[in-house]
Amino acid sequence: MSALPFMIEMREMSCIIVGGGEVACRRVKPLLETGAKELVVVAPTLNEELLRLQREVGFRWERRSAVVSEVFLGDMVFLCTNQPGLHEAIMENKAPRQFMYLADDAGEGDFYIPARINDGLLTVSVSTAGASPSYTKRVKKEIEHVLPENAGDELDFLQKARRKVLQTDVSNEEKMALLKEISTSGFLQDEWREEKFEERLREIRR
Ligand SMILES: C[C@@]1(CC(=O)O)C2=NC(=C\c3[nH]c(c(CCC(=O)O)c3CC(=O)O)Cc3[nH]c(c(CC(=O)O)c3CCC(=O)O)/C=C3\N/C(=C\2)[C@@H](CCC(=O)O)[C@]3(C)CC(=O)O)/[C@H]1CCC(=O)O
Ligand SMILES: NC(=O)c1ccc[n+]([C@@H]2O[C@H](COP(=O)([O-])OP(=O)(O)OC[C@H]3O[C@@H](n4cnc5c(N)ncnc54)[C@H](O)[C@@H]3O)[C@@H](O)[C@H]2O)c1
Repeated sequence: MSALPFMIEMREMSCIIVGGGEVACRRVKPLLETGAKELVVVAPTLNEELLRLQREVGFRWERRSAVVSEVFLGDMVFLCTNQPGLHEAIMENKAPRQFMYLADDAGEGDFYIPARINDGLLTVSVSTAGASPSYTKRVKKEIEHVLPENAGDELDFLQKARRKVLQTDVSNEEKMALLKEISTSGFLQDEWREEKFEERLREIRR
């Protein structure tokens, strides 16, 4: 295994998707959700779902076929057509520091896509390095069952609380102890957690 998992901030990323079928559509959806800076789809046709997304959410569609001599300049290029020879040729024209994704042979591209579970600020991703996407899907379902039920809500609370704790003028040990305490399920499930937290904050400030 030579791939490192990391989270990438999409705000400043310009993305080009080549192809308009099912795999292209699976790549476009999260890019729209994360608000990539620019999203261009180059394809002679779009499947029904992509047509709907283009109408309802919006992205630029260059309605044409990509050709082998083509050089794309986006930060991320997703090659998702059913033409492996075209992908190979476009890969040869890769710009410096550009990330290229290859749908038909993900291991040969610069990155591949894990399965994802999202609940607000919580993200879990699962990958088997392409060994078995079906197995990935199964493991994802199993993980979904063991995650905290209200992770999204709990993390909204913890994010705000953590900022307050870090701004408080007390020792690092006291800050760490409080951060640990408020992240426990017992603390988070207490209906008076906001009040309890403010009280604990006052205590350590004394
Ligand atoms: C996780 C998920 C995310 C997503 O796509 O959003 C995902 N595939 C999903 C489902 C799925 N894909 C396929 C099946 C059919 C059964 C089977 O093959 O098992 C099913 C199952 C189904 O649909 O039920 C077919 C398939 N997939 C790839 C190839 C090409 C190849 O192997 O080279 C082929 C054969 C193409 C052909 O027929 O020619 C390749 C990749 N698929 C990946 C991700 C990347 C590695 C993930 C990992 O590391 O495990 C990787 C390597 C590349 C990438 O795309 O980055 C999503 C889970 C859905 C969910 O989240 O619920
Ligand atoms: N990574 C994965 O998860 C995964 C899963 C299934 C399949 N695949 C592979 O991905 C590829 C695409 O699969 P699909 O199901 O989306 O296929 P598809 O047949 O649904 O779509 C192919 C798309 O490519 C477009 N296209 C063809 N020639 C083009 C060109 N010159 N320029 C621009 N667009 C062009 C077509 O218009 C169409 O929209 C296949 O090669 C398949 O092996 C990958």
